[in-house]
Amino acid sequence: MVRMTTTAKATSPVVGFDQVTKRYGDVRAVDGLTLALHPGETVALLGPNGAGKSTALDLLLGLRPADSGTVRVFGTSPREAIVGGRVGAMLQSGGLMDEVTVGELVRLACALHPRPFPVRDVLARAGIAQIADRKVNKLSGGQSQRVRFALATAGDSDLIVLDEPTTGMDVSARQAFWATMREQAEQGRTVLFATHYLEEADAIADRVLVLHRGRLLADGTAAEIKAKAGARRIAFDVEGAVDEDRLRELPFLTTITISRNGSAEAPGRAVRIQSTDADATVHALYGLGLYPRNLEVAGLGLEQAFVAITAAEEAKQS
Ligand SMILES: Nc1ncnc2c1ncn2[C@@H]1O[C@H](COP(=O)(O)OP(=O)(O)OP(=O)(O)O)[C@@H](O)[C@H]1O
Repeated sequence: MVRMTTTAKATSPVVGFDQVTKRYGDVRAVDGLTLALHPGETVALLGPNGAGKSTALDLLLGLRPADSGTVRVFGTSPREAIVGGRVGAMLQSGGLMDEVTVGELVRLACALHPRPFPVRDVLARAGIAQIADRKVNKLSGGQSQRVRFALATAGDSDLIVLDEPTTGMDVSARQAFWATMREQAEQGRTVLFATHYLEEADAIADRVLVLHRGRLLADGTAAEIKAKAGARRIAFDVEGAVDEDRLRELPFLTTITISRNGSAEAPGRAVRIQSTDADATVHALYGLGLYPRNLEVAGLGLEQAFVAITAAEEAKQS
């Protein structure tokens, strides 16, 4: 595993997983997971489909028991932490009590929370004040997500857990959602969210956890994850005829795409490369006698880094 966050925090963890395993039959959905979340952190949980993200969140929320290992939330059991109102959660699925209105549901969530916020504020923050009288079963997908968000922020919880929170939200809902989450984090709350939108993780999270087959594959800031993926992007254009095979033989390539550009009279190629040693690749490129134009060398984006890290792990295991 790539472990990159080294700063020791004196405070006790908000969430502590110690060697936690959860199996479904032969599938180890969570496999010996150990991690700690600290107060005020905004943490993104990434992983390919089936990596164990939802299962890990279910264990954290006490919705399923672990087969082995311990899960502690604020130093107590998940159940105690939830009953004490310390955790607000927004899960992927889960019915919303069809026959009630949005307003009634939010009022109920506020009534059940030991430290509720005013119902009006909760509705406004989630952008659902205008649909407070609508029945929950008449909502669009994005509106249902907003209601789930309202339920997760009905009271003054210290930890907010979100499973793919912005799925189905339109662009403005998504922006409003993350602006609110930033406020929550600035007020000292810990926010943990699972997502497939890597640009959200990059923009929002100050720590990224990459899960793969129930194990923690990487743990660090988005910048650290990108750097640890160990590859860089090289992009350039070439004019005229190109020996594509020689380009493909450049050293340290992990991927290469060559596409046509230019015009019929002056054809050319746009070349995009991922390399584990960009300096050596570029050096060899000049050795081919080509004249690369618009040459750019850059680090990987979080999405490319994520793909590189998980693909490398798949290759190791197969
Ligand atoms: N109730 C269940 N019964 C049997 N297997 C399950 C159950 N829930 C999850 N699994 C399996 O456990 C593994 C982890 O699933 P999980 O839903 O935690 O992954 P995930 O990372 O949240 O995936 P996704 O990104 O697709 O939502 C998968 O192989 C899944 O098929």
